[in-house]
Amino acid sequence: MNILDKIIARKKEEVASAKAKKTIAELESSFSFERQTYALKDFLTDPSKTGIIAEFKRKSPSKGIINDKLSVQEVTTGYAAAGASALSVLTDRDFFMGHDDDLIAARKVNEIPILRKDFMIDEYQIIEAKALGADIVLLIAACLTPAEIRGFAKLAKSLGLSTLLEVHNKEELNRSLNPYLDVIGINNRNLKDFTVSIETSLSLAEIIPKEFLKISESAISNIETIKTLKKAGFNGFLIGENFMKTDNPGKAMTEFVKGI
Ligand SMILES: O=C(O)c1ccccc1NCC(=O)[C@H](O)[C@H](O)COP(=O)(O)O
Repeated sequence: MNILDKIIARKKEEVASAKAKKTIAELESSFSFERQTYALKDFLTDPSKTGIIAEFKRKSPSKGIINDKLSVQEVTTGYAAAGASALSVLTDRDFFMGHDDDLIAARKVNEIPILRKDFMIDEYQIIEAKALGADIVLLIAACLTPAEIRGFAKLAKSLGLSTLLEVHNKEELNRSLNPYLDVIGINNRNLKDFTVSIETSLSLAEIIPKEFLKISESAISNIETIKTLKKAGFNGFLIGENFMKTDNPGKAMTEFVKGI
């Protein structure tokens, strides 16, 4: 079993237990269900922002503990002040040390789009994302069928959520596209063996249809890479570890973006 298989097996148990604790009707009656969401596309194309989707990430399967000392409020407001176009908040507990409460806390203190960074395998989690205060959901092509991707993205749109589709190769891209998606993310990290290469983004850039914005995800740690990705047509950049490994991720991002 590779790590993605392990994460998905555990996620199935978590979703079953969440469904037993809270009904969809209860999720729909939460305060956040009424709020107007922020559209990822609007913020990625806003020239006053950096295009960076900055991630709050305590731990990962590939790196272990990155930083478990900082508060989500402090880090995410620091990112927003540094010009983040959006925030990514991990809600997976077992593999990333994230929590639903992190997303709720980030929502209270930020006015830019927030991605619920988790492994979505069930419509319940999309509705839950809205209830937690998210604006964006992530759909990972490697663990979903084309019908699931279409159905989940359609549901997300009906709730006012943006969908970020994540692919790692041409085959995943070709089988997963549908009109309900907003942004395509190319993950430079192979989630099955953890190898990373920016070439993954560069090689797929040209075959993403023009109607979708595109972002490059993972293993971005210097400004030259951002410049190269921008030249290749990328509108956004998902960055976690490079900022989170410091004592002050917001400050690290402020310094980083001076070079853009
Ligand atoms: O980061 C991991 O080790 C990982 C392992 C298995 C599945 C997903 C994983 N990461 C999710 C991500 O996509 C990254 O957190 C995100 O792109 C930021 O990456 P980075 O800037 O390299 O922290």
